[in-house]
Amino acid sequence: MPHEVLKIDGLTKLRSGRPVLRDVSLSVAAGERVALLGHNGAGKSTLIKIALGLLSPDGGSVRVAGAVPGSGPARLATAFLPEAVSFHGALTGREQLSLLARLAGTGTGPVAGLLERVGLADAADRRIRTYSKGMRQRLGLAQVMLGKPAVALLDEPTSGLDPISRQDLYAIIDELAAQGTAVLIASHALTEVEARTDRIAILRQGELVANDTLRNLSRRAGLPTRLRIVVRGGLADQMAAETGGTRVNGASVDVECGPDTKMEALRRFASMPDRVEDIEMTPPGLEDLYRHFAQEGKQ
Ligand SMILES: Nc1ncnc2c1ncn2[C@@H]1O[C@H](COP(=O)(O)OP(=O)(O)OP(=O)(O)O)[C@@H](O)[C@H]1O
Repeated sequence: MPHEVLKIDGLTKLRSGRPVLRDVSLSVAAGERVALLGHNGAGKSTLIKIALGLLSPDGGSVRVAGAVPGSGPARLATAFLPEAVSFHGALTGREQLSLLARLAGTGTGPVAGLLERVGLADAADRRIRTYSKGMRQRLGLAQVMLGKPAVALLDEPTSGLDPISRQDLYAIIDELAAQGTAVLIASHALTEVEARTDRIAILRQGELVANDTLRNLSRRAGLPTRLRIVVRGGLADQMAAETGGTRVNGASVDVECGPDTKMEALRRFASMPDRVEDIEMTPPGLEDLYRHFAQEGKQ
């Protein structure tokens, strides 16, 4: 049994008398990275605020490392990285992290190593006000790593960052998970969480409509895989007509296959070496799945 350090059971929350979270159950185990997705207003921030103990539930229960959010033990076990982390601009990165380390009771021992790890060793003695947004987010992650938290809640951690900074940040998040932290990442950036998380949870208007691995969600959604058949010498029209596929250019035909028919179709095309030169396969991605689950039933 995985050790579930963030455990949310039947969580309901009303805001201004309206339910913004409805019977949400979601757990994150030690070392697991879970993406929390949903449209604006779906309830992601509310869920994170409840896990931080900033809002209290109206129904159900939330436990962080077995403790009630907001309690002493839960606070020690939880780290939070907001979308735009704000620090004291007049302090240097090293001063800020040392201050936080003393407040957290960890001592300043790990500070230099952490600054190195998040790529801020060279900038450690510059004032934070001179840092770019990416550098501030990295300092935020150094802070998250400082306490070796049982649970890390990251709210849009890469928003506004360039692609390289995003990759850097995810590499640090991977390391955080590898050291045993349960990581919950609220995000709108589908393509990056697709490769960087173990499980996908999708909120739609306060309800959890998906909570599984990408592979299992794909299977459940039954979304088609696209086979692009690269056809030899001028046979694209004929192939399109025979298969009901769509000709994309003079040499290729796209055929969509459901999960049940994919292998059969692959075998069929592979057995036509005189007509088929190549087969490219594109499985449904997170964007397709997100559209399926986040908008299902919504007109
Ligand atoms: N302080 C508040 N008082 C009343 N309702 C609120 C308050 N804050 C948020 N809400 C409502 O709660 C619902 C969920 O909002 P929440 O901020 O949790 O969504 P979100 O998924 O984090 O959205 P986003 O992606 O825009 O950050 C929304 O309908 C929002 O209008």
